[in-house]
Amino acid sequence: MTDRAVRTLVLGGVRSGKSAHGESLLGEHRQIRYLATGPLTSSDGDWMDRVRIHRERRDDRYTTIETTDLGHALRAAPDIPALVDDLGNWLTAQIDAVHGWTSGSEIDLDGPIDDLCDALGAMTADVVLISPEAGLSLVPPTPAGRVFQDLLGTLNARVAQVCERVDLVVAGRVLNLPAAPGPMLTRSTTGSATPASDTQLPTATTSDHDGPTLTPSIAITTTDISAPEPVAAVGFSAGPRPDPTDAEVFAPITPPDEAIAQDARRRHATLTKPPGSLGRVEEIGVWIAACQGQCPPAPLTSPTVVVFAGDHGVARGGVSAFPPEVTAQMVANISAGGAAVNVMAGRVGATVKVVDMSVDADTAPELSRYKVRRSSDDLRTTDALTLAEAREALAAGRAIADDLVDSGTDLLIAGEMGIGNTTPATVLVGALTRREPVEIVGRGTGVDDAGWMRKTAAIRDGMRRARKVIHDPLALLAAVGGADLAATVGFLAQAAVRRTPVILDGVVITAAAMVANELAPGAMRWWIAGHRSVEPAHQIALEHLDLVPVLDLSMRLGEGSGAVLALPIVQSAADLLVSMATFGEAGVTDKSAPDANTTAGATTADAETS
Ligand SMILES: Cc1cc2ncn([C@H]3O[C@H](COP(=O)(O)O)[C@@H](O)[C@H]3O)c2cc1C
Ligand SMILES: O=C(O)c1cccnc1
Repeated sequence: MTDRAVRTLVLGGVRSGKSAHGESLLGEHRQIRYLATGPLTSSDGDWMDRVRIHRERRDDRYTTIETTDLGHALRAAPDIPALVDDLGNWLTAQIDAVHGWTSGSEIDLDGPIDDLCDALGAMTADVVLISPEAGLSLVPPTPAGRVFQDLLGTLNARVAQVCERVDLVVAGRVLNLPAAPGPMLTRSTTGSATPASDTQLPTATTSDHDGPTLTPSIAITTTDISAPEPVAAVGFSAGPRPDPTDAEVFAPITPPDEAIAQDARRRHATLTKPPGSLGRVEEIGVWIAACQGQCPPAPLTSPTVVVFAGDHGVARGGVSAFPPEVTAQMVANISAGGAAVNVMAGRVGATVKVVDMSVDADTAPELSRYKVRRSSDDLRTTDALTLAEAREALAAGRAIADDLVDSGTDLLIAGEMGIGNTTPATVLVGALTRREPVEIVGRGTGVDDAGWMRKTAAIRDGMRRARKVIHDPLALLAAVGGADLAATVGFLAQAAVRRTPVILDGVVITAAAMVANELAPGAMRWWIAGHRSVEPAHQIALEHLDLVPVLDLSMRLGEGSGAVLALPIVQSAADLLVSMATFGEAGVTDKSAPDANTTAGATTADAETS
């Protein structure tokens, strides 16, 4: 059981991979109740084949309970994780029970649905509910088909209301669905739908210990005044491991399209504002257009944050204010949607993925698909990785970037989680910029003075070991990096190969960016710095890469938080080129005939794309 029970609704079509995904979400639990809502024996051979396939996939941690009274079954053991497979069968049984197949819209299943939602709300262990998404097909030609499709839509929406997480699975790909803005149907303890007042509470509130609890007597909200739901992180569906051969070899990187950048500057000069008045936001829009190779650019609608997680042997040397076990705990927290990055991503509609590259614990299969090892070694005295492991991690980062770009992600963000990781990051920055350890060491999570001295000594030892391999980025990552850092390097360089813009985060990601630019010279033209962290090594890395951060908010968190906060500015920068009216269109008198090459906008825009 996790500290905070997570209720997850997994929707998907027939054979979409929804059951396998649901099972993977419960991967870390030792005991799981499998609540089967369909018959486990039948004379229908095809049905029995389906039951067999599902059963064979599940291991002996599962106890199977056949039931159509889900409320009762859940209440019987609220503290044991449960997998409900599936709500479609449960609904069929409810309709059967009231002989409702021919009753059109009159059928009333509020009672059983309320009962199910109440039981879900009372769960103290994780629960995953699988349900068919049947509403995307045609309206069925038969009355029974229509009854089922209509009620299933209502049921899924009601259950989604009490779930912290809702995933849609299509063709084995998992899409984490953000909470719906605007009017929402919410749970009513009385079963009656009443309009909500303006002072409506959010449908789920969190308490410190018990996780989300249901707010009683809410029916329909007309205005959503709550904060957006955090975005829970998803992992990666099963698949072959990428081939690590030559993972460190990149084709020459070509820069964003300068001719398009010129078009964008010219377009900026025609928009209804004094030339250059949007300052650097204009430069950023020009850069996005140049990255996309089109002006105006397409709006950035599907950004994805990938949080690379890993432990570091050096953390056992007292270089962090927190103990190493926090890495795995925070990975679970990010998966459940409870970390800063999840909240920020929820605000801006970014997808969050978390990948265990080298966490010193077992994590769910969907998180550990690319895992290279448990914890990288202690860089003070030994290589963090073998060369083979460094290649494996690089290949994983590259495969992740490829996978996301192929699935339509239009902007990538790298984040990280790993206690002690500011130490290898600082070693990399120090080695590549030839600084003294005391110039670049920072407090990370907030080490005290004694910890600061240990960290400085560790950075010195790491830099000494790094010196031998300073001209070999792969060997450098193996000597003093780690699998999480190497994967980030592959991810950032591959984003440039795939001509996809990236927002960098803090010191750890920017250290990886420095190595990525060594492996793939020119890759830095595809990156923008989201923020400046207070870590001294971050400032030095930014200068080295000639990057000017978008934000400067004295942050020192990581996870991708600084990059996600900068995302709406980058999105706005693209939107302005798409949607602002020109002087001509709006009938606004221009100051003079626009000449893009002499506007302030053009002058500043040059910096971003050069
Ligand atoms: C609760 C918690 C949440 C975090 N989120 C990001 N970090 C950040 O702090 C760690 C690096 O700092 P150091 O090198 O000093 O250990 C990384 O996990 C980084 O992501 C966190 C750290 C903690 C403790
Ligand atoms: O700069 C960062 O991103 C950072 C700083 C402290 C701890 N973790 C990350």
